Amino acid sequence: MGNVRRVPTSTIEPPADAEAPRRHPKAPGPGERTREHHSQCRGCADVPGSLRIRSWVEDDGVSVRSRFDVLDEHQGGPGLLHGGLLMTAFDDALGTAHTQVVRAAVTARMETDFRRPVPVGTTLWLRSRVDAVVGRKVYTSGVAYLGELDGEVAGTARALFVKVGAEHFLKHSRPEDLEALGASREVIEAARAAP
Ligand SMILES: CCCCCCCCCCCC(=O)SCCNC(=O)CCNC(=O)[C@H](O)C(C)(C)COP(=O)(O)OP(=O)(O)OC[C@H]1O[C@@H](n2cnc3c(N)ncnc32)[C@H](O)[C@@H]1OP(=O)(O)O
Repeated sequence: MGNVRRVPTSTIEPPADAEAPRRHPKAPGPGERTREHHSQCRGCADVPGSLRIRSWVEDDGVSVRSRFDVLDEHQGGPGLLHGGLLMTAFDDALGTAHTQVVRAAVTARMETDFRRPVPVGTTLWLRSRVDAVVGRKVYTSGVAYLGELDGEVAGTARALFVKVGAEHFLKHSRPEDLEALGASREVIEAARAAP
């Protein structure tokens, strides 16, 4: 592997004694559409280049179901969904499930099993849930089905999200994007000056 440095990582398996997740009081209720991550999200916002994934809250108030219409522009192999875009769909759907439970978290690690090729023209349905929250760590898992919910399994994924506060975005996002969300130059500069 030449000079590639291995970064140590911890497991993304939730501890066996972790408590079941509870719905955040400000999250949408069962049957409701979930909110987009933000107005420019290329997973779920209605903007050019987005996968335009739409999600709804399940009856338990915690899990979500998501719809992804696979189009020509999503190809990898001829007429087939690109694997990286299936991962994007999982990242978005699992990242929507976590918003039912915690305010903001970012993907730290994700693993995906690709079980079946996904032809262009297919509607993929995903079921996603938070399995456990332990401190800042949010453990999630999901399944993608071909054509209908609980149909043939196209893939499965697990991801660890880590809770972050506003300072994560104030420090790392482009200032113009933060200003578009209403943050002042002073607030952005103060967050960047902080240790
Ligand atoms: C306004 C719009 C809002 C919108 C907000 C929602 C947006 C969601 C959008 C969809 C999802 C995305 O695209 S998110 C974008 C893609 N993801 C990112 O850009 C994240 C980049 N990575 C980071 O910023 C950082 O590495 C963090 C925040 C993930 C972690 O850094 P940190 O804050 O310093 O915390 P750290 O101490 O390292 O880790 C905390 C705990 O998690 C564990 N941990 C950390 N990383 C890993 C890992 N890869 N694998 C296993 N475990 C890990 C640590 O061992 C530790 O466990 P222990 O010692 O406590 O046991």
